[in-house]
Amino acid sequence: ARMSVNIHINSPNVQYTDAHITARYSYQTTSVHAEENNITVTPCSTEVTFRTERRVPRLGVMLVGWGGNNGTTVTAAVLANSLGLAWRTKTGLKKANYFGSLLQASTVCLGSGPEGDVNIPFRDLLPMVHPNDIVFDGWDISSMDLGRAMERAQVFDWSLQEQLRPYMSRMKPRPSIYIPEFIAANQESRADNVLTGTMAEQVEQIRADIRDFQQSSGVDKVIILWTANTERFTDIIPGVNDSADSLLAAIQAGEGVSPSTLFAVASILEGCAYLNGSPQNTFVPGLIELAVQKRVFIGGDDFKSGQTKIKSVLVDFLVSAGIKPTSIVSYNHLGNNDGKNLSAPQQFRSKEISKSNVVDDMVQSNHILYQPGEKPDHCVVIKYVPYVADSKRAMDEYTSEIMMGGTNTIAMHNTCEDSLLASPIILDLVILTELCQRVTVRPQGEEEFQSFHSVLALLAFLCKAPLVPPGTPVVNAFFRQRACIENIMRACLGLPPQNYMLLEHKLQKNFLSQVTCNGEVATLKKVALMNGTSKPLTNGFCT
Ligand SMILES: NC(=O)c1ccc[n+]([C@@H]2O[C@H](COP(=O)([O-])OP(=O)(O)OC[C@H]3O[C@@H](n4cnc5c(N)ncnc54)[C@H](O)[C@@H]3O)[C@@H](O)[C@H]2O)c1
Ligand SMILES: O=P([O-])([O-])O[C@@H]1[C@@H](O)[C@H](O)[C@@H](O)[C@H](O)[C@@H]1O
Repeated sequence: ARMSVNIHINSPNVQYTDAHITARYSYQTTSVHAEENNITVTPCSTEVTFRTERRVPRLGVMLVGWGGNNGTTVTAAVLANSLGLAWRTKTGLKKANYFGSLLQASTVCLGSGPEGDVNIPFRDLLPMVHPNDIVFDGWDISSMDLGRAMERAQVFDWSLQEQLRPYMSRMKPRPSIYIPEFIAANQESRADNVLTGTMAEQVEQIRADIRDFQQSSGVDKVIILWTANTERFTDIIPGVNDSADSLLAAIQAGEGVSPSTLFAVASILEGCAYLNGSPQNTFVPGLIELAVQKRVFIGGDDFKSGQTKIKSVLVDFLVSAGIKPTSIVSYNHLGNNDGKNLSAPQQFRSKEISKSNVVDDMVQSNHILYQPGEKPDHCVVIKYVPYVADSKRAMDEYTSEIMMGGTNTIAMHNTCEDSLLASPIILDLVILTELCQRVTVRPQGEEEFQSFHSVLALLAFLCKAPLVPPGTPVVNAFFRQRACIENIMRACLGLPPQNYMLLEHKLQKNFLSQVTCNGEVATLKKVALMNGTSKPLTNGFCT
């Protein structure tokens, strides 16, 4: 049975109708003006109204690179969970789960009650798609059905594959756009399932595929996600991809546009959000302009799955603790087809860039440790070793300066099935994107509700190189990114951001014995929280 917690916000600022949750929210910011050493700080408060559509749609996800390790693994994982599969291994019985997913396997603290903090699954904060209900489809330049592709990926235990194969074998990737120069030459042997015709005709075919899938599957909406091979970077060329018009013209002319950008154009023209799980610069300026014009979400780049995810935590810890990282060396080897593609210099370069920029915001935040422009030495190495397959081995060394000329060196070894780290991220990306399509915001004094910007910066937590609206800050620090998602979702419920002050426990007298909720004096009392079954939880919260 699907367990869920039903939350009711007890506030005059939050209204529930059948269609919406509407919350009046006071958005607190701090404006700072610095003149040499004199800094003026002004607290600001803006009243905004968040409106969230409550109806969760039936979601279709089309994966580009569906026959790859990530594509087959995420599809199989959803199948295994929806069927409630279990399988025997040498270490005992395993059961399907969504570990590694922010929304499905992590919790948020709603607030405190008589028995302390009340933590609930992230996914229960707002109405959102359940991964078990997602319908998959997609494209691959390899014609292999997903049953055989799952076997080729070498990710799942054989006993699980045997249970899944009857379902997976019925899934066949649609023929795709293939332009050999954009990925490693060693991928050519795979390419037996490719479209022909002009670039414009191929884009039209992808659009027709999207419409065909939506119509045949009966899903309410489709999101497209690139989990195909890493492409080389695309040159930004005036008149070719620097504006929406030039990009569309270049497609008609049949030149200078990568497959990933062509898929993005097709998605946007069909009104479908497009997400990029790889590091290449799919989102050329013309594509971003097109997404903004069509009010369609785009997001990326490059799933933040393991070694880089740890980096965005560890460097944040070191710098926030006043310790100065001076050298970061990230080595890994892997033996899957991703590793094979990345063994080519241009494809490696795309990945090297996305793996290297992840520390910039944290370093630039501390001018005590770093002079302007100063950065740690940072070296990224990726090697292809076929024998280890999807079991990526990452070795990292962080060397830092500590007090009085001291040195601290942290070394770590991290082995994991890369696709089992990426698959929950794919689910979080599409489910969060779908949720954001149902949220609108009306700042005080404005008539209309507005959506988030087409460049969905909220997805930064899931990406190595977060795509943000032009001119806005890039945040890579892991817990800041996570708090951003949590606090925006709390705001949709009219709840204040988590501030972790716990002030009520730090004074001589606990002033919360009489707490004012909604302006009245309220007392904490036990309230049954139904957990989706008949048995109430015994947690309580402020009423
Ligand atoms: N932990 C991770 O696995 C992880 C983390 C971050 C980013 N990524 C990125 O995700 C992508 C996929 O990783 P993977 O391990 O699944 O790789 P993979 O090589 O197993 O899968 C990629 C698939 O894309 C297909 N493909 C290539 N070009 C295509 C095209 N033009 N159209 C359709 N299909 C095409 C290939 O045939 C292959 O089946 C890679 O770019 C990788 O760098 C992976
Ligand atoms: O673990 P992480 O750094 O987040 O990301 C992974 C890299 O370590 C690995 O080298 C690469 O092959 C994968 O595609 C993925 O990008």
